[in-house]
Amino acid sequence: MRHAHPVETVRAAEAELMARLPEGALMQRAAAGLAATCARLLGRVYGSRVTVLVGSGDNGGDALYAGAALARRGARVTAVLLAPGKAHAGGLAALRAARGRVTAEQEVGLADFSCADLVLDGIVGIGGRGGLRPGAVPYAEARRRGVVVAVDLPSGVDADTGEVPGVALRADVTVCFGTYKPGLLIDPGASYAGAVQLVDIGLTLPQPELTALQHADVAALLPLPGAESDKYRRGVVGVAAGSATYPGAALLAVAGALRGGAGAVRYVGAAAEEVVRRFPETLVTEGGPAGAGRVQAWVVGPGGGEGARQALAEALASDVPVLVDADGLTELGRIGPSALAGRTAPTLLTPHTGEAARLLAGADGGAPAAADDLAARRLATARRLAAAYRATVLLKGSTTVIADPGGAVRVNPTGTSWLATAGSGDVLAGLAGSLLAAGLPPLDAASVAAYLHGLAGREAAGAPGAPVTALAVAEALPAVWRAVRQA
Ligand SMILES: NC(=O)C1=CN([C@@H]2O[C@H](COP(=O)(O)OP(=O)(O)OC[C@H]3O[C@@H](n4cnc5c(N)ncnc54)[C@H](O)[C@@H]3O)[C@@H](O)[C@H]2O)[C@@H](O)CC1
Ligand SMILES: [K+]
Repeated sequence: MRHAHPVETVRAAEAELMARLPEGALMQRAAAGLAATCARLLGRVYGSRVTVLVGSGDNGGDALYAGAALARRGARVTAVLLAPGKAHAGGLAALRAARGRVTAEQEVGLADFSCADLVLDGIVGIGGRGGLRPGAVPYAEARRRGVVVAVDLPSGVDADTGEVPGVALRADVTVCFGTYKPGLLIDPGASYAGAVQLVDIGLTLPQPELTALQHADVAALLPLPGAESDKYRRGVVGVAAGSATYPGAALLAVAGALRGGAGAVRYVGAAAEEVVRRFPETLVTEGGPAGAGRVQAWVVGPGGGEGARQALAEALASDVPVLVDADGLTELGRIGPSALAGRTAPTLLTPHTGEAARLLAGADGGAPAAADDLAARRLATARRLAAAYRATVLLKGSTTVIADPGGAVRVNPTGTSWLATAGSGDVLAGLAGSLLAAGLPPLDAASVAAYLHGLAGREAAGAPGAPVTALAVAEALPAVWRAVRQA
């Protein structure tokens, strides 16, 4: 599992460790790890051209010491000081002692930047506020031929949120110290980080609030049938989806649910005939959730059309976990958090940013926020919704973020932009509902579903990638289950 900690926690852990170590030892550890990665990326260090962009803080110090280490191995290193007079004194002395070049002239710096084999971005790290300052912006816009390595964090990305409030410097690789920062895992920041490598500098950190699953974590959470299992013990997931207007949503939600690990899928709604024709293994009932047989979780809302309001009310009145998606979310936004007040079992909401805007308006009153603004602040948005509705929230998007009302957050590392296709959310809803019915708590059900769905999207798109259909994503799910279990 990848762990991320906010800046405040990192600073406290650094202070605690620094108090026990000789002065500067921590920075030396960070710089040594950074230099080792740069050497690997360069392949041949001797004779290579390295440009170090240096800001006014310790982030620049790390970069300067790493530059000095590369210079000692024969690299031709130039440090470009963006805040001359404020660059880390020890790092600067080390670089000069290693015969590195130093300049504060932008013209020279930009020329060097463009022809370097490797650029170290030490402009700003966890102490950064706002986007790049004007003197640094030309580097973000300049042509480059070499690899850009961000020190701890791409400069201009907010460490705690992944927000990019102005211009940021795009990296190919980010070498981060001690722990991941949330901004390295959440878009838009994550998209500036490239491949992220963690250097252990010996920090003692508390349990993280923010995590990202990896194959082994997902494999450990997948519900597997035992020798004693029957379909009821494995869980029955109820799907109240689709309508006369949108029968396809019913098929796609059922397709996802059938591949999610529950023992059976019970469909209720107007598309029963189509569902049985396509998936004869489905149990179907006319009417709504209230009149259906016992299930261990409900999925309500995909393509629900006119029937969504009634189906939502009936599902929410049950004592089993309920996943609310699509039209169900629109109805929920109309009522607001009071609709969930009497629930005794967990609720999982799976909005995209447009639906999130409506849900927030339902909670706070007032006009919905612009979906683009919410996408740029996805961590804050998911957390706000989870707190307002006292429900687990899976906020879909370029990085899917899952927030529990208790504060825990998971960030989904899989996915592909090919998944932005009609019906893909219906498959995800069915899949996550199936995992809920199989007994996973909502944070696990949502994050495992997002993970598998993302992998299935990649599998269906293939390499180098081609458009996918939502049904193809559902059909790829068994293959990605196997891949995750084999890893
Ligand atoms: N504290 C420690 O023991 C360690 C710190 N490390 C490094 O130190 C970094 C944190 O160092 P600092 O606290 O000095 O902070 P930074 O170096 O991240 O930046 C702070 C400085 O940048 C300026 N600044 C803020 N926003 C800016 C912006 N948008 N554009 C340009 N300048 C801006 C501030 O005025 C301040 O002078 C970490 O990211 C990491 O790279 C590592 O060496 C590991 C050990
Ligand atoms: K940086």
